[in-house]
Amino acid sequence: MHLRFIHVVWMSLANQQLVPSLDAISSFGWMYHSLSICTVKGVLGCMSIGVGHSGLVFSACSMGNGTSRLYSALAKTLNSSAASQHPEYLVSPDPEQLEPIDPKELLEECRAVLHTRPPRFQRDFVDLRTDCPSSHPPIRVMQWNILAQALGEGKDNFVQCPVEALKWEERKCLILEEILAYQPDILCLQEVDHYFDTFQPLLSRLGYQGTFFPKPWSPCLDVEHNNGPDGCALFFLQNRFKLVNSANIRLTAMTLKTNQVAIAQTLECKESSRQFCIAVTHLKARTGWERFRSAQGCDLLQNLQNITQGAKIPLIVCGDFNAEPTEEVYKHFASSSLNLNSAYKLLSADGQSEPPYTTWKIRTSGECRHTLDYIWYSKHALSVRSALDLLTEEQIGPNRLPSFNYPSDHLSLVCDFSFNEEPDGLL
Ligand SMILES: NC(=O)C1=CN([C@@H]2O[C@H](COP(=O)(O)OP(=O)(O)OC[C@H]3O[C@@H](n4cnc5c(N)ncnc54)[C@H](OP(=O)(O)O)[C@@H]3O)[C@@H](O)[C@H]2O)C=CC1
Ligand SMILES: [Mg+2]
Repeated sequence: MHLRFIHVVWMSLANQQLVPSLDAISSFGWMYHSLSICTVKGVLGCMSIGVGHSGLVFSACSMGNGTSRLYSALAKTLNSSAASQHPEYLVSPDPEQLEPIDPKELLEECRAVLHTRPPRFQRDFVDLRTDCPSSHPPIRVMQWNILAQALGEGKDNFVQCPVEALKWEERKCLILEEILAYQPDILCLQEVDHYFDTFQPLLSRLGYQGTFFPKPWSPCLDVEHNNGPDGCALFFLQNRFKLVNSANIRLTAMTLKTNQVAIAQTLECKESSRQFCIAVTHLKARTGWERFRSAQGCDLLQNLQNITQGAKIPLIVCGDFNAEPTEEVYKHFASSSLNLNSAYKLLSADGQSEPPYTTWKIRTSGECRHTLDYIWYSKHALSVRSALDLLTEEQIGPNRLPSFNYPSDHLSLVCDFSFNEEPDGLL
């Protein structure tokens, strides 16, 4: 039983009428296709999303008693949250309602599912700071394009990757294993097309608060048996940070709305009461679109200028920019008045060069090895204490990514940040 995701139109629920509001459609660029019952195949549960008189109606059912704790946890999540869903774009359930999961236990469950897979690659953190330690624990940020399931199986044509290696039941555990291995305080993800049935329920039970903003017209929806649109997601640990404000940004290029998005959130550290802005984005892909990405990047920078009130608060911007460092959009970020630096340059001997790759795949069009993913940060107000080194070419192997060893065609980037006690100058 699979989900056939019909373009469920964004509905105006004024007066509880399910009348598609044309301005909502035009502003979200969603085409009214048809309202229908979609059946979502969860991990071992299934949830039917119907359109009823009071909005989106859910019913969840379990698919059998062979559920391990991981899946039963998820099935329970689907059951407990579905009924209480307010159809405002499937606002995620109140994490208070879901009992916490022990990360060690979840890691064990994932490893049990992955017992036939080769062992995880070992990646080490490179220590980048020699000066005095900060008085507060560092803030660990993970940037990762996790490869949308529908694109990996449907459109991306990773011709050297065995279809078996892309099976969601196991690939999702590889993704979770990577997250649990590095335990980031903040997660900035792209190509998330299993937010509501996998990452949101599980990560909220690990103590994260999540936000999801899908592409207005996701290429996933072109793929048969898709799981809904892909988009950006931002998760942060609630015991460390308080959400001050959150903005979903639909990026424009030359004043036109585009199909790419960003999320920008202002968080306050509960330990230090220091505030900072964290943003995630995924810019337009493919060669020939360089000017388009440059325009999207300028739009994002303008939004971030406004949100940080002209860089009054420190900023971290994570993303799959789909751009090499030679591209205009990279230069815009590197020379922005927001005073940003790219964290992964610090792994190089001279501190000035980006890594040789952050994504490495083989498509029908040939081998693509590129540096497209970055973590930008306010270079005066923040310090990078360490960064997770990349997989070596030997670890990646001749068939490149994704593979039985690694779940995405993009590598995760992970950095530990600390506030500079006395910002060196302007932010
Ligand atoms: N009909 C309409 O009016 C419109 C339709 N669309 C739909 O959206 C889709 C475009 O979506 P959009 O997100 O803007 O497109 P992008 O060009 O940004 O890429 C979409 C995805 O394809 C991946 N990708 C990049 N290069 C290749 C490649 N060579 N082969 C296969 N996959 C690749 C990208 O992954 P990565 O980032 O990891 O490289 C990205 O996740 C269209 O296919 C269409 O379905 C969009 C707008 C309007
Ligand atoms: Mg991709």
